[in-house]
Amino acid sequence: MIEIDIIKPLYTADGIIDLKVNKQINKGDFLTLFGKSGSGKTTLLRILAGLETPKSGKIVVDKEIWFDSSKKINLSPQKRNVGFVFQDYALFPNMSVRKNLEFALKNKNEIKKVDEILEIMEIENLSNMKPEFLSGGQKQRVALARTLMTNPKMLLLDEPLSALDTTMRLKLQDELSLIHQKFNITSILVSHDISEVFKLSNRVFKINLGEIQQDGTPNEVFSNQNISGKFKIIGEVLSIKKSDILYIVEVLTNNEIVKVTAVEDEIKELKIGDKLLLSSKAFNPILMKI
Ligand SMILES: Nc1ncnc2c1ncn2[C@@H]1O[C@H](COP(=O)(O)OP(=O)(O)OP(=O)(O)O)[C@@H](O)[C@H]1O
Repeated sequence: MIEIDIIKPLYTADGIIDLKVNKQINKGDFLTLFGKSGSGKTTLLRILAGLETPKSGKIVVDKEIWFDSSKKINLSPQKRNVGFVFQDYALFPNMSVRKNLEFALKNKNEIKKVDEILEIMEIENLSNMKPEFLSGGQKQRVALARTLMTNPKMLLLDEPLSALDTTMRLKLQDELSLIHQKFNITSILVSHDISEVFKLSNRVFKINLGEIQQDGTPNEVFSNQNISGKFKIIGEVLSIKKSDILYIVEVLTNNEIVKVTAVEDEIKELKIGDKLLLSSKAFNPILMKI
C-alpha cells in the first residue's frame, strides 16, 4: 500500500499552483496519471522517486516512511528503490546491453539475474550490442530490463512509449502488461494515450492544475456518462472527409482502421489526432472464435 498526502507548489507560466495529492494506491495497482500538460504528473513521479521534495506531507510505502515533513524524514532516491523509465532511454552509451544490466545490479552475487531478465524481455540476442545500434523499441526494452534488475518496489513510467511508432508502442504495451502480471510491481504511468490507459491500467487519476479531479477505473473516468451506447471503443481520428452531406471519419481502434459516417455537428470539434469514443446503441456484436 502506498499512502500519499503531499503538497508542492508548482511554478507555472500562469502563476503558482499547488500540487495536492491525498490518495492511497494498492499494492499491484497499475495506475495512470492523465491530464493536460503542466498539471503536475511528472512532478508527482519525481516526488515519489525522491527527486523532488514536497513542501509538506507524508509518503508511506508498505508501512515504511519515505517522507514525513513533520518528522524531517526524507529517504534518498537510492533507499526508495523505485524503477524510473522515461521517454529517453538513459542507457549508458559506452556499455553493451549486458553491461548496462550488470551495472544496475545492487548485489553482484545475483549475476544470473542478468540472463533471466534478458530472456524474459526477449533481448538475449542484443546482449553484446551497444545502445547506439538499437532501435527505439529495443532501447526501451533494455531500459525496462535494467529497471527490473533491482527488484523495484514501484515502477514509475513517464510516457515511456510516446517516442515509438504505433506498432512498436502496441508491442511494448503488451510487454509492460506482461511484466506487470509477472512481477506484480505497483506501477504508475504517465500517458496521454487513452487506448494505452485502457489497455494497461486498472485505475486512473485525472489531474488538472495540480488536483486530482477524477479517480476511478478507465471506464469510469473516460466513458461519457451521457452516452448509453451498448458498444463502446476508444479510437483516434486519422482523417475527416466530406462526402455529399455527410462526413467520413477514419478512426484507428486497436490497430484497425474503421470508417464511420458522421454529420456536421459530430465533426465540428474533431480534428486529426483527437481521441474519441465510438459507440453504438442498437448494435449487437457477434462473437466468433478465430
Ligand atoms: N521542481 C519544481 N518546482 C516547482 N515547479 C515545477 C518544478 N518542476 C516543474 N515545475 C512546474 O510545474 C508544472 C508542472 O510540471 P510537470 O512536468 O509536473 O507537468 P506534467 O503534467 O508532467 O506535464 P507534461 O504532460 O507536459 O509532461 C510546470 O508548469 C512546471 O514548470
